[in-house]
Amino acid sequence: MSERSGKVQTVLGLIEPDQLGRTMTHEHLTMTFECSHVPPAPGDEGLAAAPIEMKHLHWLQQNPYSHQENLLLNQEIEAVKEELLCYRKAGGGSIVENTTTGINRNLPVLRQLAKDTGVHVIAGAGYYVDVTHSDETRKMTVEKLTDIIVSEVLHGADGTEIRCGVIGEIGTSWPITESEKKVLRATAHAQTQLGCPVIIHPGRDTAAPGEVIRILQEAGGDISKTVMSHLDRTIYDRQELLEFAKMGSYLEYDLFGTELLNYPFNLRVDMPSDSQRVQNLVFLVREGYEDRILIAHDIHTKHRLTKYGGHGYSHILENIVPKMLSRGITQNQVDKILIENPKHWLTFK
Ligand SMILES: CCC(=O)NCCS(=O)(=O)O
Repeated sequence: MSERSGKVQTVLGLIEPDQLGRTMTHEHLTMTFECSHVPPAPGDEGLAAAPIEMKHLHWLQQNPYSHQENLLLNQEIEAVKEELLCYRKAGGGSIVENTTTGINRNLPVLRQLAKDTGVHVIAGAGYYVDVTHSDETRKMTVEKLTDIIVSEVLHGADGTEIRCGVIGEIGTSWPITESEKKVLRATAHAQTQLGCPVIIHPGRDTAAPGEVIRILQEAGGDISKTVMSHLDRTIYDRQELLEFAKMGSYLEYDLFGTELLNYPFNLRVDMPSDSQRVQNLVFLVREGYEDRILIAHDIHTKHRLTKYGGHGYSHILENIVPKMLSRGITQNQVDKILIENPKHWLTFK
């Protein structure tokens, strides 16, 4: 049995699972998202280059990936610190910080934020999507990738002694690339060695989550300890959702606060509203999946911070929980989704 067994690993060290409290399982506190820049529509170049101002807020909310500066969340450490203090006041306890190699993980900043705010921060090991893989990463064998991921959990990442407490978000595209498949296999092998939680960013296709789970399963991964993120924009048909749910992973709705008419990464997608997300939670609870649901905001751009007129990290606690209760989800079920499920997922075997 390792020293991590039965514990949760934060950027400040091991804690007891009961110390976590209410937990957002998919957020970012510092990262860059230039890899996903979307060129502005013809005529919008001026807006895309303008400083972020109130009068442009609606445009920014509808075109968040077409504004280069908006993609630099790493410039907002002070604002994020203020938000985390508000999150604590709103009853939040912990945040899983999903930034992995490729989108500028910064572990010293995460540790400082945890120290300054008292919020438990759990950092992510591994690699984001293929477009961010370096040539060196692409050439690595599954064994080498496994060793790196294991080392990020056991010894620390990015040349620091700060240890990751989950593997992910592991990035996958659609179709899944060869380099991503190697990272998925390495993730499963590392999980087998460590008994740790895993979290996946699926490609933007209904078939993507199931395909990822099959690859992890074949490589020996523990699907019951794996989270499938971004279901909001990936599986919309209820029957397909139930088929996927049967595969046994955690089911994460993590884009709360995002209300976007045209989803630029897949224009066929109708991004749900928060009300529709809550309807999906009600559906899954009624179908018996209350032990598998996780929720979060996945803040990854500036405009979603309250400093820029966004909803911030406390939106779920302040606005979504009352809505869940008003739609028939019980307080006990809310506590499962925000406290018990994250706790079980994050505890090392
Ligand atoms: C790094 C943050 C991230 O990948 N968020 C998911 C965005 S989306 O794929 O759901 O648009």
